[in-house]
Amino acid sequence: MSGEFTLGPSPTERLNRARADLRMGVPVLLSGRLAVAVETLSPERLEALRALGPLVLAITERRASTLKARVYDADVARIKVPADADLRWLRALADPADDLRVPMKGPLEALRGGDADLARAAIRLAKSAQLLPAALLVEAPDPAPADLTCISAEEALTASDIPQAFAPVSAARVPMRAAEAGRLHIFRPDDGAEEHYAIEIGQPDRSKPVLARLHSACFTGDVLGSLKCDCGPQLDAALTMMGHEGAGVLLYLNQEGRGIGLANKMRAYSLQDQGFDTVEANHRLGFEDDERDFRIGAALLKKLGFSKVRLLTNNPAKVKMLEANGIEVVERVPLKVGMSRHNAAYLATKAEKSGHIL
Ligand SMILES: Nc1nc2c(ncn2[C@@H]2O[C@H](COP(=O)(O)OP(=O)(O)OP(=O)(O)O)[C@@H](O)[C@H]2O)c(=O)[nH]1
Ligand SMILES: [Zn+2]
Repeated sequence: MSGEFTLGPSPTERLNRARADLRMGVPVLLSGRLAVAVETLSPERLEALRALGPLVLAITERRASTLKARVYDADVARIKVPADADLRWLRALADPADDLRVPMKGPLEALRGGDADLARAAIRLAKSAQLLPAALLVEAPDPAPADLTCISAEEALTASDIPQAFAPVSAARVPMRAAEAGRLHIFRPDDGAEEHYAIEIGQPDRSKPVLARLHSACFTGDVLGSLKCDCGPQLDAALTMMGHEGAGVLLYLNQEGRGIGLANKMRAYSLQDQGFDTVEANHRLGFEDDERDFRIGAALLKKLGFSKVRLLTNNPAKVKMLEANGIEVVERVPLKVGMSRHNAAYLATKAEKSGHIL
């Protein structure tokens, strides 16, 4: 790290501040323009932003195609905000909750030509803040308020190219029903994002393939015992198998809702109650099917000293990801538990659309 950052925040630290600002509804200075997340925007701030010039709404191509708006910038669309548009109009464009009840939002006019990277960067930031992927952009006043977090579009766009480094924070013995010889390790990423956990069972031999599971957080399944997915039974079954073998490692990755966060996952569930499947619901919200960063699992396994695994999963993408990131998967061990009448359609969609092996 160069000397100029030793006192002030580094680009990574400013990015993390920007995420916090967007969650609070505070604008961020993004390459000289102001960007704010629609989800957390207050009516007062909207009026203050409107006074600065024409407003542009950045949404993803997924959301734009649901809204039947023209997309000229591949993965994003820049919608001109009409002078009389209020917060309700903006929220309705960002949030699909009422799409079926109020289908016509348009006509929507999209900007064409010019640079879309700013819109792309604002969306990337909103997603990493686990907000709806919709942001408002406007010219910044000159001079811009000095206390706003300042980042460049390039910094926001390239942040995910740099793999996170993880520091082991603490570890202690946790005897579990499934396995008495349990140890929980906490890892903290250097970019201020979520911590992730590793549960080590027994004392796995690092020179041999370890029975491993990469489990993505599912509050509803893991904690509430929700029947809408198979996560809770998968978690129990994985720990039980490791307990029987006397050795294993389960990574508990805090990537709730395939990386969109619990609030957005509940929005997706609400759309599923309106008849959309799990993939369609993500798309209508403006997300991809799966927004998880699959490199984290490989990084943590390496950090723990593992290079070969017998991976408990039905998801071939996880096998590919580990192999691409330097972990040898000597065997895929299926994990088929927890099917119920509530999740039969969900599991069928995952097999059809996401390549899971049923
Ligand atoms: N966005 C969204 N996320 C969901 C939904 N149902 C479950 N999840 C999340 O999906 C993640 C689990 O992903 P799965 O696809 O079940 O499993 P996987 O981890 O990819 O594959 P396996 O290793 O076979 O379990 C968890 O983070 C859950 O919170 C849903 O309907 N929408
Ligand atoms: Zn689940």
